Amino acid sequence: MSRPIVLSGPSGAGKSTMLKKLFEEFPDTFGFSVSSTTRKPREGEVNGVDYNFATVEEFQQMIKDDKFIEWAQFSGNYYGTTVASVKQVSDSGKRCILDIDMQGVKAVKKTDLNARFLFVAPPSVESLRERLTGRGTETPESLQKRLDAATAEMEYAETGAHDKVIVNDVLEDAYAQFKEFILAE
Ligand SMILES: Nc1ncnc2c1ncn2[C@@H]1O[C@H](COP(=O)(O)OP(=O)(O)OP(=O)(O)O)[C@@H](O)[C@H]1O
Repeated sequence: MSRPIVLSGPSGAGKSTMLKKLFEEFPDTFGFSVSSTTRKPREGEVNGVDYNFATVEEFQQMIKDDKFIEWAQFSGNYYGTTVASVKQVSDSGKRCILDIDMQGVKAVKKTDLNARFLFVAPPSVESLRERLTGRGTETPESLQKRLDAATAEMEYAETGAHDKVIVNDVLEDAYAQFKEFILAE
């Protein structure tokens, strides 16, 4: 059984870029936790495979019972990741990677998941601004929001909350460290 890996870092630090490379290089190594939702199943969606479907009452009870690592509401529906769904991946022999924010990291630390924590940092906040602008996905408002959140994430990383911090300056160098950490154990 491998320990789950919790990946975090400011938006734009390069987490998705490195995860994409990793999954291309190792297509069969990783498993994904099944999310829970109160949204109705779409045609062809299978309970327990695409999502764990729940009623609003069930979902709210699970929130009360602390079953979630993180949950949120989008367009009137609840979505969340349970501790149990992460355990299920680890028990299946696959490695589970959670890409979550600082609140999620703190929540995982309160569970018995025995996770390893990896933080991806940009070389500087200025480079983060350039990358997010270059990605072309942000409005001036959402850019500022992400940069503010990034500052909070970086301050949290400075407290030593993570097992490893990787600075994504030269992508190939950062990816080599990323891979080494994730495949260790
Ligand atoms: N080492 C690097 N040097 C230059 N540009 C990079 C580097 N790593 C990633 N980028 C670019 O920076 C942008 C942000 O990267 P990416 O989307 O992977 O960030 P992210 O951390 O996954 O953000 P989010 O959490 O918002 O999904 C992308 O356009 C990506 O191509």
